[in-house]
Amino acid sequence: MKPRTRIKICGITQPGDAAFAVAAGVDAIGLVFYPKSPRAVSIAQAQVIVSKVPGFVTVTGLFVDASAECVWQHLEAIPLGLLQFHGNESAEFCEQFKRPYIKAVRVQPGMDINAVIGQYKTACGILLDSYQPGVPGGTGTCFDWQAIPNDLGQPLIMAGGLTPENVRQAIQTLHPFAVDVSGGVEISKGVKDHQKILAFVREVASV
Ligand SMILES: O=C(O)c1ccccc1NCC(=O)[C@H](O)[C@H](O)COP(=O)(O)O
Repeated sequence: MKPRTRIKICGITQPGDAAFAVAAGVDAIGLVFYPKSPRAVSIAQAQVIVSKVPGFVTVTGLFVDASAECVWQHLEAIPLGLLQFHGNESAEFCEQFKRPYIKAVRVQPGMDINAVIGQYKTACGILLDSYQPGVPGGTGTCFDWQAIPNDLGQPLIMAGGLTPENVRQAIQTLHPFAVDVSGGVEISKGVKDHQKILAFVREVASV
């Protein structure tokens, strides 16, 4: 039996968007703790958002080259089920928190993806994302899917420019464990479009 593709909606900034995403059936929501992002939320905002999320939906905390102290501060204040490291963090850095983590890898032309992800064997998933100089994530752009090796050896979370219009093709082409989207289901940065979330979920379910 083919397992269904999991869905993460990232860059949630509004409690109502979190509640809608949960009602739409997503498996995880992402909270961005990278201060330079237009989708960044504070600890206080995150606590309100998380209060709307029931069990069985994973709340993911996203960091970009944050200090260990900063990550611990968030972990102590917010019930995060999963960590996502989206910068140049070493495996040792990611492992110190003794929490499940996914490691994001921004795919650059000619990159030896297997060599990079081979450093993160303790990750519970590898999120492949687009690379744009100076923009760590949430670019809204696709990368060359043909560059992805057939077997990463770890669960693939596909990201980067996904939309309701292309997610079906992404799943049929890459057979990821999960798909992750931010910009493709938004009205504006950090404000989610509920109809686009519904369309995205339906497209994933239709594969
Ligand atoms: O979403 C952001 O603003 C962001 C900023 C800095 C680092 C990571 C960020 N998002 C991480 C994600 O997991 C996004 O969902 C992923 O990059 C895909 O974004 P999009 O291409 O807009 O779907």
